[in-house]
Amino acid sequence: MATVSSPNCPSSSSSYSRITPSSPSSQLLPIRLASKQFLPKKISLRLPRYWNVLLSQDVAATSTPPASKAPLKKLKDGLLSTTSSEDSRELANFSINEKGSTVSITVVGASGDLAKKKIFPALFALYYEDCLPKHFTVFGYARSKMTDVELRDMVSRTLTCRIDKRENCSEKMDQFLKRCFYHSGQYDSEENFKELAKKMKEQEFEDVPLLMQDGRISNRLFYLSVPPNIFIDVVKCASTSASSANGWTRVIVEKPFGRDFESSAALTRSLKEYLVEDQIFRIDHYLGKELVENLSVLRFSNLIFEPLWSRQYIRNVQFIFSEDFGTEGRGGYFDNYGIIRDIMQNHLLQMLALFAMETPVTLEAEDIRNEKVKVLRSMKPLQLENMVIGQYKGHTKGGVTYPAYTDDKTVPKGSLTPTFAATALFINNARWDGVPFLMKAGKALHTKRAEIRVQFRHVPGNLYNRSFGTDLDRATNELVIRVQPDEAIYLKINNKVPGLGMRLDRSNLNLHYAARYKNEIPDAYERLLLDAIEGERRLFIRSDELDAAWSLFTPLLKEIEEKKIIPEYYPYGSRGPVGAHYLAARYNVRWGDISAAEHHHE
Ligand SMILES: NC(=O)C1=CN([C@@H]2O[C@H](COP(=O)(O)OP(=O)(O)OC[C@H]3O[C@@H](n4cnc5c(N)ncnc54)[C@H](OP(=O)(O)O)[C@@H]3O)[C@@H](O)[C@H]2O)C=CC1
Ligand SMILES: O=C1O[C@H](COP(=O)(O)O)[C@@H](O)[C@H](O)[C@H]1O
Repeated sequence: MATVSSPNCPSSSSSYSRITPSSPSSQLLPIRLASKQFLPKKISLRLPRYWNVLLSQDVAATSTPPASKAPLKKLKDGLLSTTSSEDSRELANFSINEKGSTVSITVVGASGDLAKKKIFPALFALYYEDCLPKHFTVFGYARSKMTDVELRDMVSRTLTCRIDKRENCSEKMDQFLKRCFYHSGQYDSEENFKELAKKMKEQEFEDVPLLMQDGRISNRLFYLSVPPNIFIDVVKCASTSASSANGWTRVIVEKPFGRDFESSAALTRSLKEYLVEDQIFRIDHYLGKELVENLSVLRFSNLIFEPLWSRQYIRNVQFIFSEDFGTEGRGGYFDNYGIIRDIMQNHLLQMLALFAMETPVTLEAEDIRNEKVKVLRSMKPLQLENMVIGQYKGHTKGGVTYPAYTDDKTVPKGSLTPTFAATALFINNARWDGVPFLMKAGKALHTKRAEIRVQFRHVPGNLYNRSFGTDLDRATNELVIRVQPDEAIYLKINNKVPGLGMRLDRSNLNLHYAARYKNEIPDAYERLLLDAIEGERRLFIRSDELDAAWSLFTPLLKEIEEKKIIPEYYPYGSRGPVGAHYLAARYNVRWGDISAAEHHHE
């Protein structure tokens, strides 16, 4: 399938180059190859539009294009002949082009938290914005017993019309829910997946004249919203029993992608028994966030930033993630991973790679991912002395008692799993040599935020030094990219306080999204789901990127675990362990989010 273009769907194709540009006189037609597996069953050739039926490989190899544009009839052996006039009339009304393909989206683990919280609402938002293909169906799949009506009821409770133009929201919801179906089954049962495939087929061909059924291309997307130990079972069953016969089959995989280099590589190997790399969409939802998307635009389309983007002008860069709630309810999952694997090795490192990469040759997925891999592979090995870990402890404030991490019944007593970590990373290349990239991530802190802070060097020979006293940091320019909440990009500059005297002040040049743009910002999952449907891989993690990310963190994670490093305990709702300040101070850095100046502006 090409792009999902709709006049109301601004995020498709227009925002960046897509992978399958089509000329007016040609389109991609799939040619079927014999295979019973997920592995590509078809190759795509660029053929004239009037060959717009699914051709068997033999036909493609030997036939010349039909002399007339008379509709074609596909015989049982896959060869073509012209049709009767009655058939012609029927077929003339049904042109096989973009409208003639379908997409079935199966949410595996539909009864779970992520499906309810993020995936179904994102699919609805895409539907509301006319971003889904005309013929789409959503299937929920899980072991829980549910009818279609019960699934719709469950989904409807999470749907909101978050979009600015909210007209017809309830009608749209009803229409969307009618396209949602449920199938209950085991994750390792090929039989159950065959039943699912049968239901899919019924929907895929629901409105197609019998004669044209072989001409309709049915694409299938599976979203693995299940715990990782089930991934391979699902992929195996979906591959053998529910993959598309004539279109694409893609699988979105949720993190965690293993818990170290070895387990991640083993997962990739197992996935590749059933899928080729291009079918695997490893999601890191931070890459779908609006301001992370904007990072490259900021850098590469503004003359004022890119020339400053190096060790020459940048003193340090900070990637900060904090949540003001603990792991309540997810302790069982979290304890096996900890904050370094949960946030740093993926979300923060991905932002770092995008921030620090060289200019890609184009905006094509492979060009961008090549540059990200290069940065990741240029990083110096992480050092234990550059890592601070913490864990939250219980705390009572204003009569309210907040639990310790280990109060969670699903967390083993005495667990040393970090809920906070701060580290300093270095990139061993000409652009970034010696610049500390600091990361800090924590749960149960005083605030919820995710941001990138770029602290520039002091102005050499600054004429106004006297006005800042000895604390030159107070005069440092700082660029803040606030990913969430309340998205903003602001630059701290020094200026004169108006009046007859000469007093200096620090102010923000502020692009505050809520003030600048009326439209609500789409959820990251919307962008990523749309990209997966369109086959756009730019925001998904390639296997070599994943390998590089794990190579960086695995030795340190092992060292922390083998040495049983005791985390620094910090009270629930606090600013985290003081060790993080000592770490920053070692590199002559102050965390931007807790400096006095920041409070002044908050
Ligand atoms: N929730 C979140 O915010 C985030 C989740 N993720 C990842 O997304 C995926 C799904 O997350 P989430 O929805 O929270 O997961 P859940 O724990 O809610 O599991 C999803 C579904 O999988 C089935 N399931 C759960 N445990 C098992 C088990 N041990 N054996 C077999 N089936 C099981 C259940 O369905 P049933 O019993 O009906 O079969 C459940 O409803 C995970 O990989 C998670 O790491 C990633 C980022 C954030
Ligand atoms: O991947 C994860 O992300 C969430 C935070 O995501 P956000 O979009 O709400 O910022 C985090 O809570 C969770 O622990 C982690 O697994």
